[in-house]
Amino acid sequence: MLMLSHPITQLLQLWQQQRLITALDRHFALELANIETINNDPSITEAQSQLFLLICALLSQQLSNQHSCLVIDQIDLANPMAEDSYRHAEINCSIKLNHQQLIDQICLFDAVGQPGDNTPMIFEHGRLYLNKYHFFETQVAAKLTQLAHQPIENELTHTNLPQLIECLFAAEDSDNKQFNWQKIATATALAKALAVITGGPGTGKTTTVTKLLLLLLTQSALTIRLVAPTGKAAARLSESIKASKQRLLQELTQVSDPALAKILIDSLKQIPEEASTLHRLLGVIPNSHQFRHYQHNPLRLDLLVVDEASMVDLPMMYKLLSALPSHGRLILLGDQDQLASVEAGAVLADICVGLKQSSQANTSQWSMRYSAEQAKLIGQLTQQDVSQFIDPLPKMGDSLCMLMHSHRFKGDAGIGLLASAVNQSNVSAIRQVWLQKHAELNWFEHQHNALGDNSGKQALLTLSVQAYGEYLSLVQENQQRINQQTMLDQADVQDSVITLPHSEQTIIDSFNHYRVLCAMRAGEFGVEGMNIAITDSLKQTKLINPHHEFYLGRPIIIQSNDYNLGLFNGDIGLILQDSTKPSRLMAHFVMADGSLLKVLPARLPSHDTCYAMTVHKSQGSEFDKVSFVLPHKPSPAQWQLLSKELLYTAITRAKNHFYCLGTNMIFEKASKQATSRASGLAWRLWG
Ligand SMILES: Nc1ncnc2c1ncn2[C@@H]1O[C@H](COP(=O)(O)OP(=O)(O)OP(=O)(O)O)[C@@H](O)[C@H]1O
Repeated sequence: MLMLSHPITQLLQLWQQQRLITALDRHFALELANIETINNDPSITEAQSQLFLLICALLSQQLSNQHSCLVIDQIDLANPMAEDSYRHAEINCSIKLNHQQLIDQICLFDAVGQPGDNTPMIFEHGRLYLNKYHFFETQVAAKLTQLAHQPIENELTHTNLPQLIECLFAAEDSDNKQFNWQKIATATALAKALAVITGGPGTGKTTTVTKLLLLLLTQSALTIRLVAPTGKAAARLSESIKASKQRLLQELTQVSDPALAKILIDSLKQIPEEASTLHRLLGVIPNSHQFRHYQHNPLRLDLLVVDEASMVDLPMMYKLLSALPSHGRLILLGDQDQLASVEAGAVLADICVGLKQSSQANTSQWSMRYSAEQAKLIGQLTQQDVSQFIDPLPKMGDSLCMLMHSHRFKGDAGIGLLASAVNQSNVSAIRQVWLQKHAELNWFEHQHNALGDNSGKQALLTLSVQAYGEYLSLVQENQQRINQQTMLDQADVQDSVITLPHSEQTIIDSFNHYRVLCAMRAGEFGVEGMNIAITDSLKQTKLINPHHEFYLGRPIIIQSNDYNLGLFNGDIGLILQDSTKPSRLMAHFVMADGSLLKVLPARLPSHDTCYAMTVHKSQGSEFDKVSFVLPHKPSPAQWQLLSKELLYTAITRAKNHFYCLGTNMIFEKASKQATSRASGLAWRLWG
């Protein structure tokens, strides 16, 4: 039975006012009740109709919070009134039904069906779904399972594969580890239509996939496409593949057997370097959720590599898998510990979950799971004995490879240690790392000085002025050159050709050295407040002159997709002089293929200033220096957004220096909150 202090319709209104649910959640529940004539059905009691509205609102709220479903035995987690801080004597909503009774009641509603039914909601295995999300989840699970077990069309033919593998890995420093996981990952993926290569930053995912593609190309000609979820991530993938090919080419020139070296170098050259976004690959149809490529118009490729797969949400993964041709191979690369996708689901984490050791469910202890057959193949190809990982029920295990050794954060590097301590929610390790005073880590405490200023925030602003000052001084030097030329010419410079001291690319690279990342959007310590504060500080130091909206040097982040312009949510641009017409300011964007897109500011879709951006939007990017801003006194709703995945993602965006403004208490408490996305995908894949 439900214990409600108010009729459910009033409660929904109250929750909406308190922002515990959205208007969409409330209207979804009311509309569905209307359509299903819940209120006029004489066979439905008042209590049942109240329950229907509550369940519908909670399911919609779960979807708004990026869950794929409502897990009935965790319904208290979804009930806004279950949170202590929201308990009021006068407002109460408690569900006194046990879970089985609740399930029995839910299944009585005509709007709730079983898998395969054409009902608005589907109930399966303790989970309530919107029909559409149930469809996405079952389809993604089915396609991934099929790919994991599908025999590949072109069998591995070359008998010299073990030699080729040996050549590729010969130049590596032996770090005295029992296993060379990159080598194992390469062999694991060779014979599989699905390969998932995961690992933290700098663990060698790109290096490994380059070697894997090279080996596959020694076996047969393949049409390979490289993609990532955002333009920035695609551009980075492209750069990483180029760098990795370059390094490998140098190593291959040392191979003593000229015949083998030739096979490898020829294949290396065939690896594509250009990456595109997922949207571009699938073919956007303006004003439609459909893509040009889908099940009945599949992609023309043999092998697809998807980087930053943790950012791919459930609906997008469905669309991608549907568009794969029947013979197509798929390689997913990503970091399973990063923040999950902005939209519903946590597909990569769900794929990897079967490798988590059950006794260590809350820590990041992973173990491979291979079939005897796969372990034998790995042994033959790599001379590495992985028999200790043989599992009689490997499920997806034969397709998974996890890289565990970071080559970016060597040994005792502070950023790597901090990221690892946060990832393991190990508070004493976190404290120890901060106490060790690593040169690449700096802490700014939220603290009010005698003048009432937050001294930590002031320190961070000073640092930001210095860091962005390097970029803005390049912009100013270009402007000075334009001004000088104008004076010399005593003429309109509009059409005169001026060679500017710094190219657009140099300026964009300089801007990308540093970024302020915020946990929140709103508030003084959110993106909004920090952008205002940084803009004010830069203005005071005369580095910018923000007298109008599109001032010289303003960085902007796009907030919605504009398919005509080719700009997408999250794209970052800079307002700079147009090198071909220096008197004009244009927004400059680097596209996924490395080209420069210039857009008249007045034509930009909705956008914001971007000295500070959310950690979510920073996924797929890296910066030399990162300043991470935690809120000072988080509200209960803000606490829900703080998690170890958020900290981990923020820390690992930094290549050389990580600064944090916060309090120890907030940092440590956040590191203990793990995000969990309600989904049935892991159950479908791993049982
Ligand atoms: N086995 C190795 N031995 C030595 N250095 C390596 C090895 N593997 C990778 N590296 C180096 O580590 C750096 C990161 O490698 P790579 O780009 O392949 O990692 P990644 O996991 O793709 O990184 P990211 O998380 O940034 O995408 C590169 O400079 C690369 O040369």
